Amino acid sequence: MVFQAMVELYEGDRVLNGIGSGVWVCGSARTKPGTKNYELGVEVGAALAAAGFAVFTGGGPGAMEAANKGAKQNGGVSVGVGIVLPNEQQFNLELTIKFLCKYFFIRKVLLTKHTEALVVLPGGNGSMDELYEVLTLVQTKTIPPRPIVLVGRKYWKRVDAFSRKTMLPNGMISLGDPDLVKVVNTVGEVMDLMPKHAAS
Ligand SMILES: C/C(=C\CNc1ncnc2c1ncn2[C@@H]1O[C@H](COP(=O)(O)O)[C@@H](O)[C@H]1O)CO
Repeated sequence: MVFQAMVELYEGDRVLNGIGSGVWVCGSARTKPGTKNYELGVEVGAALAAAGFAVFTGGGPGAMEAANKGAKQNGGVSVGVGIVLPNEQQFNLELTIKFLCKYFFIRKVLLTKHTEALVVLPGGNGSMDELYEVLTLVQTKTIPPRPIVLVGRKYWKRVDAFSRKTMLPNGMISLGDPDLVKVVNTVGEVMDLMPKHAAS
């Protein structure tokens, strides 16, 4: 397993190197086309592509497909770092670059290494895992600071409140930590928080 994981990391890194500035968009694999959240994902992907960012996702269905679709439709680079899952579609049809992983942890390393911001659309456990993976790395200064943006105030407000009203007063996180995550409502607000150098 150790050798296989090393090969996967090496191969993935080779495929993803040189893509340029990238943003990782995650969100529910269950988000259905035609829903408000799917349209939000398409708009986020399109706006990121218009600003010169490659849009990286887990390459699967739902919010991942939506963000990839927006990027591809807008002539952008649409990257899927997929995962082998039992009985699940491995790649959506909106990708211009793809790499398939066997190991979740390698996939998270690759997505983190090759992007410079994380945008989280409404999602479940997988999205929470990815949010807290990146947040913990930033909080512990293991990686440089990067924008971490939760899209959808109504959906995410309790996550934000848990950090501010439970973790902080109980001394589980430090004073500035809740502000490492921004909660927004619109695509414009997402873009305002992105790094400014993508197109240059
Ligand atoms: C459950 C369904 C599909 C599962 N297929 C997935 N394919 C690729 N990536 C996935 C999948 N499920 C979860 N992920 C990863 O977690 C995030 C979404 O998890 P959530 O629990 O749905 O929020 C996502 O960003 C992926 O990286 C239905 O067809």
